[in-house]
Amino acid sequence: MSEGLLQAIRYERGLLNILDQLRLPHESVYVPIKNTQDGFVAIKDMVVRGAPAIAIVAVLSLAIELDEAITKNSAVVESRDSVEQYVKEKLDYLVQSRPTAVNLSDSARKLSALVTDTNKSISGIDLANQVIAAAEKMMVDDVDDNKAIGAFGLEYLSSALDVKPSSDSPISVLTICNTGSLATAGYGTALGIVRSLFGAKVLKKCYACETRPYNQGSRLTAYELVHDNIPATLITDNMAASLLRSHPEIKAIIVGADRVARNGDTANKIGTYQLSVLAKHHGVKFMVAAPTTSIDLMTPSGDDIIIEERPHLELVRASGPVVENGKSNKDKIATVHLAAPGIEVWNPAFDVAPKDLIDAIITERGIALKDDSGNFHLENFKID
Ligand SMILES: CSC[C@H]1O[C@H](OP(=O)(O)O)[C@H](O)[C@@H]1O
Repeated sequence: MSEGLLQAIRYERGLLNILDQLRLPHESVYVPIKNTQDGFVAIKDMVVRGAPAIAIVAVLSLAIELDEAITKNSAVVESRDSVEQYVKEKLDYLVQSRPTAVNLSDSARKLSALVTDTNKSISGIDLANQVIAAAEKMMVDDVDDNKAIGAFGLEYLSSALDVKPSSDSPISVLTICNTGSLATAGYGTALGIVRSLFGAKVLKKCYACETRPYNQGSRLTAYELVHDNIPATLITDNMAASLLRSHPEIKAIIVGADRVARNGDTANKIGTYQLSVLAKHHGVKFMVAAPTTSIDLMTPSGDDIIIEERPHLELVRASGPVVENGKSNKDKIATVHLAAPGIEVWNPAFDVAPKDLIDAIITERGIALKDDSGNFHLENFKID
């Protein structure tokens, strides 16, 4: 592969298209998002997923509506107050699409503060333009933040493991879910660190967990790794312990985050908690890669994080192209039932890795480490 940059979100003023991640890796199809309702459904149905990408699609879907209101000079932009009311209603609606990732409510909080705080004498159109500009900036900032996370992750591992760029003994890492270009505006968080390790020639191989039941690892992370020609191997989630035991060159497990509580407990894709336990047992570094938009100082610990439960059909069914004569036929998609009919199912989308099992939280503002008492001080990183 390797042609061009992967882009989950394509935006220019008045136009928003997102890559349909339900169809990856078999088809690369962009679908239009014309309003906040389209944005809400795309997020809920996981056409777009990944904590930062969800937030960006949500605010850009609002930007699309505001742009249309300006173009048509509709009642929405009649006055500053009408825009304030409209924006707040739409944000309240959008944040209900998925509960666990805090990036979405963080973006909503910032846009809500913008419309509340803006000068009372501003026109409706000017305020709508300010909201659009703020939403657009969130998308641009996300890519810069991810590159900074990549650089800090490289710095942390280089010093913690004493590996030098272009090292003779490069390291391997393990990751879960998809935290790359597809989960963000570009480059990625945990997968951004993998990209930076690869770029600095300190990466031997990235192992990727399949990440049942939605298979973000086998469908999306594998797609990105192949796209970028990064040496990689896919495993099923239940192979992780065996892999760490048999592959001592794996020195770190790097994961993303949907919400980092004030104390450092981190909600991430289901399966992350067991990896943090394994990391401790095998003496490998366990790193969380998260923009500061994923830090939630209002949530004291992981016990206070609401974990999204997804429909049981996502676990018992799988869809994909039919294989004919050994080849996938993407024009023929079939859904198969995997489990015994009638079985009860538990399908939490996330779990919480406790702070005690986390070595470092890598943000765009630097590397958060624990003090001698085992406490992260994330308030030093979250400044807005
Ligand atoms: C770049 S962090 C993305 C974060 O979002 C994922 O969840 P989902 O695919 O359900 O949206 C996962 O927990 C990742 O670490």
